[in-house]
Order: sequence, then C-alpha cells, then structure tokens
Amino acid sequence: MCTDRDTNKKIVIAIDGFSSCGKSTFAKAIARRLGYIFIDTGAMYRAVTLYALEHGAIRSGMVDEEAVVRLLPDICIDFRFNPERGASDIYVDGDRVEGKIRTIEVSNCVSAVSSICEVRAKLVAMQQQMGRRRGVVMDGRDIGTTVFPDAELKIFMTARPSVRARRRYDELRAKGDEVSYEEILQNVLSRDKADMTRAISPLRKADDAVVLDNSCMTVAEQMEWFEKEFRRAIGDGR
Ligand SMILES: Nc1ncnc2c1ncn2[C@@H]1O[C@H](COP(=O)(O)OP(=O)(O)O)[C@@H](O)[C@H]1O
Ligand SMILES: Nc1ccn([C@@H]2O[C@H](COP(=O)(O)OP(=O)(O)O)[C@@H](O)[C@H]2O)c(=O)n1
Repeated sequence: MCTDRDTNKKIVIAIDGFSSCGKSTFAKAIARRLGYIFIDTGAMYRAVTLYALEHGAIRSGMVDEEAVVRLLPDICIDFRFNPERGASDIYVDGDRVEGKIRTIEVSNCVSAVSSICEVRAKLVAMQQQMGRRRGVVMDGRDIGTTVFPDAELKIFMTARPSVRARRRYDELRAKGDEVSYEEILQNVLSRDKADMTRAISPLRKADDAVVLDNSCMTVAEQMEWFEKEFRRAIGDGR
C-alpha cells in the first residue's frame, strides 16, 4: 500500500477505453482510495443527449445536429456529491438525471451527439476546469489524448465485447430494464466503432497509456494492479 506521504502529490489520472468495460467502477474506486474527485465524462455526453431527446432535437433516433447546437447554451450541467453512493450525481438544470441517462434510448443516440464539434468544445472546457487543481480521476474516451494530455497516469481499459455486453446487460436487467443481450451487444459494438472513427478526438490509446484488459479480473484485482501503476506514476520506486 502507498503511504499518505505518497498521496500528497496530487496528480491527474486519465482512464479511457471501450464502452461498458468498467471504467467508472474502477475510477470511482481509485478516487475513493486516494481521496480524489471522480468525474464521469460519459455522464456529461449522456446528459446532453437526454436534454436533446427531451427538447425535440432527436426524433425517431435521428439527431438534428443544428438543433442540438442551438440548445447547448441552455444546458446547465453540474455534479453534486451523493454520500449514499460515495460519488457525485449529475444534474441538468437542477434536476438529478442520474437514473435517466443510462437507458438504451440514450445509449443509442449518445455517440452521434458526442461527435458534434460544439458539444465536445463545451464539455471538454468544463472538464479541464474541473481538473485544474489536479487530484482527479476522470474517465471517458479522450481524457488522455485531448482533455488532459499531460495526465501523470493514463490507463486504457478494454475487455472482450461479449464480457462487456454481459456486464451491462446484467446491470440494466437488475434495474428492471426490459433489454435483450443481443441489443446491448449491438449497442456496445456500434458505439465503439462510432467513437473510434469520429473526426474529432476519436477513441484511441494515448501513446503513453498503460493497457488494462479486465475481461478476467475482479475489481479487487484491478486495484492491486493500480497500486503498482500509481507508485510508478508518482515516482515512488518501491
Ligand atoms: N472487473 C469487473 N468485473 C465484473 N464486473 C465489472 C467489473 N468492473 C465493472 N463491472 C460491472 O460492469 C458494468 C459496467 O461498468 P461501468 O463501470 O459502468 O463501465 P463503463 O464506465 O466503462 O461503462 C457495471 O455493472 C459494473 O458493476
Ligand atoms: N470523454 C468522452 C466520454 C464519453 N463520450 C461519449 O459518450 C458515450 C457514453 O459514454 P459512457 O462512458 O457513459 O459509456 P459507457 O462506457 O458507460 O457505456 C460514449 O459512447 C462516447 O460516444 C465521449 O465521446 N467522450
């Protein structure tokens, strides 16, 4: 284990990777371990998508990019710490939307919304502002490449698509969502493709990121792996 002395040096930890591989779960556990702030940037793209759905900028699954851009100045996003969850919940215009942003309807439109240049510019600026004092763990698709290219520790997460789809399926079914495994797998695969091939800040491993494939790892095993990487990042040779 690292000592308190080690953790005094606050760094930025960037976690990027494919959809549903456990980025937020891992990032949250790291933030708790270090007393850092955890920021789920995917939740921000999902919140914009939900707002667009609720304000007519997405109809029958078709995203009207110009309409989304027109709505952008009105979308007020913030995070508030929820002691019950031990993490922050996301709010839009003062409403807690945590439960509404993880539906399959939002998942099916979010990659199209996140490819819009103006959306990325607004959210990246907010993310950079939130991490300006360091001491943050941020997860997403472009944290190590675009948001914090100077992050001291960059982790690129992956897991087999079937494993990722199964995890997300189990999670949604446990919440009572009537989804099929096949529909979740298709969503995971199509989002990966869209996120990797978009023009602006596509999903890719930063050259200096370390890869974590957690297909066969428990969260506890991931934390053991993390301790070593963290010590390396803060320059503690033990
Ligand atoms: N190492 C793991 N082993 C098994 N299930 C996991 C693991 N990490 C995360 N999960 C589960 O997988 C699902 C997706 O995790 P999440 O952190 O939301 O992924 P992401 O942020 O990459 O979309 C959640 O239900 C979570 O509890
Ligand atoms: N930094 C980020 C984070 C998410 N996103 C987009 O937002 C979507 C949802 O992100 P997420 O992290 O909630 O996705 P899951 O891995 O939880 O399914 C992704 O599929 C991307 O299209 C992004 O473009 N850049």
